[in-house]
Amino acid sequence: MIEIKNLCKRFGKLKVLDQLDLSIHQGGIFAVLGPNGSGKTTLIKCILGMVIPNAGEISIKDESVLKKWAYRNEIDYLPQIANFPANLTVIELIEMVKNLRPKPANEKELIQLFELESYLEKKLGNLSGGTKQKVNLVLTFMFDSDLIILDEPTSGLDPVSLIRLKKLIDEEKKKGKTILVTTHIMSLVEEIADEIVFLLDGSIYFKGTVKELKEKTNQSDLEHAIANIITRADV
Ligand SMILES: Nc1ncnc2c1ncn2[C@@H]1O[C@H](COP(=O)(O)OP(=O)(O)OP(=O)(O)O)[C@@H](O)[C@H]1O
Repeated sequence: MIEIKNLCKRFGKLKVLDQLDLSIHQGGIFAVLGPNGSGKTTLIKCILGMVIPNAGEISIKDESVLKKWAYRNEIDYLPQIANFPANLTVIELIEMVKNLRPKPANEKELIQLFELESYLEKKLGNLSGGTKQKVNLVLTFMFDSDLIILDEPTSGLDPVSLIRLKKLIDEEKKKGKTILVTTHIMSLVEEIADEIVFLLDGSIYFKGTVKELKEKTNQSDLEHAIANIITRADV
């Protein structure tokens, strides 16, 4: 589904991605993990064409995506920080995004799922953080794409919404979709991820299942397994 070879990205003198290779097969949930600042968002933005790499190759479904744009219509992306125009209402934003993307949308089901009906006429600038995130989720999941990329999808969500989100992600997986998700919530990873992709020092330090990671680090708890990798790499 996604093939990345020798990907390099620097911001000035800071080397964020360093000859990174990664292969993601079609179907399943891949948790992209790594310490703060390890380059998870940068990697995602390279895949989306929002950050231009200094070197390397990225292909999706066997087609190179660098310097292309049309492929982005086939990816549903949830940004980590959604900068919504404060003066638009929720429904105005949903309609605007629908008009920008030439695909059918099922926003009504999602508005119901996240109980947003009473917020539709409210201005985005007046919403709470968690409600904004629910709007962000509606905008992401309302289109039907094979590849879904979620950057910190649980930010600000209450437990009820979190359970609904996990069910939603699982339903998308059952349709055979590929889902990339970055998170610092290890319980979410344990619950939903088929594979972990762990970024450290600019490249993929580990790729495999939660069980394999626990075995490799000799830890029974995922948080400790991750901490074990980071501290060992520091030595
Ligand atoms: N546009 C930019 N200009 C300069 N530096 C940047 C830019 N974008 C990211 N960086 C730097 O690149 C590094 C990686 O950032 P990135 O956001 O990819 O990390 P992350 O793994 O997603 O972090 P977090 O877990 O905190 O969200 C950081 O040191 C960040 O400050």
